[in-house]
Amino acid sequence: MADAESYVIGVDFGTLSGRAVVVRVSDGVEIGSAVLDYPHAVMDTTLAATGEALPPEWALQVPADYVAVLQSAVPAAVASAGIDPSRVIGIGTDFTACTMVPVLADGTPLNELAEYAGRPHAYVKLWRHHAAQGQADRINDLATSRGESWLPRYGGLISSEWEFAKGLQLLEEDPELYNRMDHWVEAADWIVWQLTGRYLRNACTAGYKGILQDGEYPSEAFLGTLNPAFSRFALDKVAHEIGQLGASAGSLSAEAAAWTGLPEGIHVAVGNVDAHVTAPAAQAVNPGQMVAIMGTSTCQVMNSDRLAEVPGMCGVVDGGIISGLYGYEAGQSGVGDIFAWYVNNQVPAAYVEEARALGRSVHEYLTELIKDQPVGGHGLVALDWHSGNRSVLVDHELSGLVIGMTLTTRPEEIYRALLEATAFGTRAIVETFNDSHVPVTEFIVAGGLLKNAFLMQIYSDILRMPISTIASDQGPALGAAIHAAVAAGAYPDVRAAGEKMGKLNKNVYVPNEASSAAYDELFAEYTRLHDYFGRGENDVMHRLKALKRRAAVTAREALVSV
Ligand SMILES: Nc1ncnc2c1ncn2[C@@H]1O[C@H](COP(=O)(O)OP(=O)(O)O)[C@@H](O)[C@H]1O
Ligand SMILES: O=C(CO)[C@H](O)[C@H](O)COP(=O)(O)O
Repeated sequence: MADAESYVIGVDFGTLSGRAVVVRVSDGVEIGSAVLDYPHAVMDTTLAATGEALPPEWALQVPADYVAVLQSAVPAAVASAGIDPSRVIGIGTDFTACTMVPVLADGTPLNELAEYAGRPHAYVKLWRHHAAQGQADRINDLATSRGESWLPRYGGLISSEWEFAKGLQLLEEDPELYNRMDHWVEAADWIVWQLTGRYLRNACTAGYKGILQDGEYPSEAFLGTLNPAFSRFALDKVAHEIGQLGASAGSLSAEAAAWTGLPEGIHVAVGNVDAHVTAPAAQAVNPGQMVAIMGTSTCQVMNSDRLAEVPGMCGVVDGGIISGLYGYEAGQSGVGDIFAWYVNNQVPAAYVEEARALGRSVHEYLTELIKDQPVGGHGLVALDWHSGNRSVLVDHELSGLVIGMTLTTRPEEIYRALLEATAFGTRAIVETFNDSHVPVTEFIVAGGLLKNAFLMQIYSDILRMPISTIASDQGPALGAAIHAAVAAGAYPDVRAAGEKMGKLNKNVYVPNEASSAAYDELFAEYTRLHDYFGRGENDVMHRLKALKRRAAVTAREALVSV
């Protein structure tokens, strides 16, 4: 049967895998999908090429793994959709961020040069590479003392996860590689470069992660004061032509057409970030609609017609989510990652066996065991900082904490305390926006954690807000597909495409007043601990991380001397 429909492909490059989805342009129906787990996953303990131990807080990836997604997941998604590839009119991508690739002028990643394959700094620094906190602290101290005009646009603090802190770490720890690198490229743009053969820098990461505000990067004088060899970092390594969100970055090259099985010459959308593409996919692009993309981490994005300083936010960028509005971003560096750490490291074998026998995941089993306990019944409160704190403290030297454990505390109780802690972290962010006159009027959830209904109810109770949910399991990939449809000219802009192709279920979870009242008491305890450990009263977490780094150096030196 002849198929008159047009399709677009959205590819979501997540932390551990890349997912491709085939989407119908007329109404956003998802026709087929496929996933590839990155062969090298995340290298956060050892470098795969050498087996060398990596220092604490490192997180690297291999760029060839991203190309493997194009070669494998895209054709598999098209095959599963059963469509004729010639009906595909565009492809869009989204990526984790700030995830940085050091490359030569032609886009070759430094780790692909044989002489650098054993050098950790030649690899992709994943968003959750947190080893540049020292550099971030220096950027923040200097920017504060000089009164840099861009600092308030980042809530007063630049994160160690962003482009400048990571770039300065590269310079100071491996200057040879820094000098060899021609471009310091967001993976979001590198993948589009692989698809089109052309490097274009997307307006989203350039603004949020690359300190591009009102057309300017931090000055040579500022950067040179941080380190004289860093003065031309923005000009030489970062600055590049900017592409707007939803625009076409170019056409699919012959090489990429052969990888993907898609027609050569179709439109490729300008790169974008996993969180930001999801707002139109959830039909949530109006002022006050906060979208939380909850997966391994959580990223909160929201539009506003007001420009305001929100302490500890990740950033505000004019048109950073959708053109015509100020896009705000905040985030929590560890959410699903914390639950995964707990499940993988702290749960007794008997629980794992019981979950297996019941045909449940350990997450589901723990949730089932604890979901009927009254609020506060575990006597615990936790801090959700196992991967540091991105908002509102912007400090990756902070670490996790559970308080209230006794000899009768059960594993499922700690699991629940961790679920709750991430919701308290979200409430701290929402309250900061409200206090900064950028009110959060609606809360919408997308991402893999939607699958846990109990977790969603906890969020509704703790936030005291109804929770609406995206009606797609693949929110970011759908968002990337929406951008592809706009780039291909099927819709005039991202808002119009989102209205037709996005999907939202309104007010799926509503707060329970009795639970909310009990959670208010726990939130007061969370806030006390948050400020005590996070705002300088007790710097024990910083001291412990410093000790850990010293011990790692001692261990490496002992190894070398053997
Ligand atoms: N039932 C569950 N309850 C809570 N968390 C879960 C559950 N199942 C999986 N997770 C967590 O979900 C996370 C994966 O989310 P996902 O959105 O798929 O990933 P990503 O953020 O990389 O896109 C993992 O960190 C895992 O710990
Ligand atoms: O910082 C972000 C976007 O700016 C995201 O949190 C980061 O990209 C990781 O996303 P995920 O946890 O969904 O893999």
